[in-house]
Amino acid sequence: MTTQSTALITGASTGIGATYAERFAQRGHDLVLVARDKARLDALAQRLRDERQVAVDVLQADLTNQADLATVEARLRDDARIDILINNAGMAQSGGFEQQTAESIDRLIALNITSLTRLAAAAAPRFAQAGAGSIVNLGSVVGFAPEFGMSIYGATKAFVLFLSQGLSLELVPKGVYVQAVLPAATRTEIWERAGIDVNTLTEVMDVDELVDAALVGFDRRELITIPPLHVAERWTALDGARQGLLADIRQAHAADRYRQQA
Ligand SMILES: NC(=O)C1=CN([C@@H]2O[C@H](COP(=O)(O)OP(=O)(O)OC[C@H]3O[C@@H](n4cnc5c(N)ncnc54)[C@H](OP(=O)(O)O)[C@@H]3O)[C@@H](O)[C@H]2O)C=CC1
Ligand SMILES: CC(=O)[C@H](N)C(=O)O
Repeated sequence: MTTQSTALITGASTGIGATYAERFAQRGHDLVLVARDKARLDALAQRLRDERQVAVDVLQADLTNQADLATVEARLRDDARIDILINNAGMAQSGGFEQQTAESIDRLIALNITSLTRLAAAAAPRFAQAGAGSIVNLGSVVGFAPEFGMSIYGATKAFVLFLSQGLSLELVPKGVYVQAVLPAATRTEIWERAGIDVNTLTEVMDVDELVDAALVGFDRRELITIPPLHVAERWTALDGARQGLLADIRQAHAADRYRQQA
């Protein structure tokens, strides 16, 4: 079955993105697959066309490259069939903060923050105009956890969470659904790419289980989906505490504890 609805998925050549591609093809969606490795994208695209009878386009792009990013933005702006953006492409951090170079910092932020934000910004006006569409952003539980020693990666994922919360407030009233998916350790190539042996981790989720759970949240139109969080009330409490903190910020005067002692 082919529907008119098309999902554009970044980082679709492997891992979580490739699994999203499988699932959306199963649901009858046409696809636009984005990543750098064209041979892998072509092989996945051909298999999904054959097995699922959906239309699949391949868009080779390095999302840290300005010209490539602009091409994907243009596709999102101009292709009215695309009504789902899976903002998934991302990379992890190799080494601690002191081991980072200017180049590694730029690349991590360019992929995990800049490209994700610019692609959401390319899609949002058209989705809002249509009164429909979905933007799914891949964050991480590391965005809650400076303790994990991946300070820049975690900061990029904290950004993704905040951005998704803000976009949801702005876009839901216009008919656009926004979801932030926050996995914990999931068995994909991201670990090897960052020089970490995934087999040294004690608990790792299978990528199929992760994406299936994320899609349960998608179908429920959840804003925040945290598949490995077993006690849902933890998130409710955290977000409630944040809103309580906001209620106790009074900007006209400093709090008593910051007043100079006479
Ligand atoms: N796996 C995990 O444990 C967790 C993952 N996440 C997040 O999930 C998302 C997907 O991760 P995962 O599937 O594990 O990672 P993988 O490393 O398995 O896949 C990453 C995907 O992104 C693509 N990609 C990488 N760099 C670029 C680039 N410069 N331009 C375009 N595409 C690029 C890769 O394709 P190619 O090389 O062909 O370009 C690949 O398709 C990421 O945002 C990650 O941070 C969050 C929490 C945990
Ligand atoms: C993929 C990572 O490096 C990270 N630990 C995460 O769980 O997001």
